[in-house]
Amino acid sequence: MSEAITIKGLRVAYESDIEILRGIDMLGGANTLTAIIGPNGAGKSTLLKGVAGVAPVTGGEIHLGGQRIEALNPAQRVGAGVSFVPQEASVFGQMTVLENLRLGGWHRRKDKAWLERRIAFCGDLFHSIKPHLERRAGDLSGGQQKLVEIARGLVGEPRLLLLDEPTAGLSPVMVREVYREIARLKESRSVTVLLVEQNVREALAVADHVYVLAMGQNDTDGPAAEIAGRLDGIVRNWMSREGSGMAS
Ligand SMILES: Nc1ncnc2c1ncn2[C@@H]1O[C@H](COP(=O)(O)OP(=O)(O)OP(=O)(O)O)[C@@H](O)[C@H]1O
Repeated sequence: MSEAITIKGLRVAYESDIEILRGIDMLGGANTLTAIIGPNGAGKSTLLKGVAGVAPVTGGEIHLGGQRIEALNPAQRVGAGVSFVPQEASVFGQMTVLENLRLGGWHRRKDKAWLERRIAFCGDLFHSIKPHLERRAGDLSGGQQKLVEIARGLVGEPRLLLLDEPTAGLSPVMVREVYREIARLKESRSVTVLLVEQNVREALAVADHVYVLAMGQNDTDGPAAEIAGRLDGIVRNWMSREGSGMAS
């Protein structure tokens, strides 16, 4: 069962005297997809890392459902239902797609019926990897490999899935392929998703709600359609602040 995530006044500092996030507030409704956009260096990836427990949280609260998780270590956060799919490629290329997916359920590997059910669920969700379960993951396209990573992140039945720039470095064709499948994931309403993305238009097309960050703080937020309607002004604002590497 997935849960809402509530973030209150979150602060993150990689080094003690340089705060990258300076009091972020955010609400991601249960089973919704919330996109996080903003100019380069705004702190989007840092926010996901703070929630996953792999960047040092120096203040604020993170509630997943009824549970406070900001003081838990990364492994404990996985136990609390947090699944983080990092931007960097993390597929095991020498292993088959199926073996990669099984790793996602490692903590409950003895419960074979549950594991097979979860793998079947993920295979049904991600049409473009289902035909390739027995192939070496390293032989798949870049987009399909990213989908294997996302599916692996889902196998463990998380309550919260964190997707950090899933289309970074992919060709436009692969970006569209990945987003077709992320749209199906969203429509399944089976997990709460926080998505960080530089391909802003794809992110807005799939999101329920959108948060815009700038310089480690909340800039603006709203339903995806509303943010899409005023995107030009939002991006102009980024440009005037510090320039942007946004792709659209
Ligand atoms: N491990 C780290 N140690 C120190 N500073 C870091 C580290 N990771 C990121 N930063 C800094 O934190 C700031 C925010 O980076 P972050 O990657 O969160 O931004 P972002 O909004 O995701 O940007 P982009 O879209 O370019 O990935 C940047 O100034 C970056 O240099």
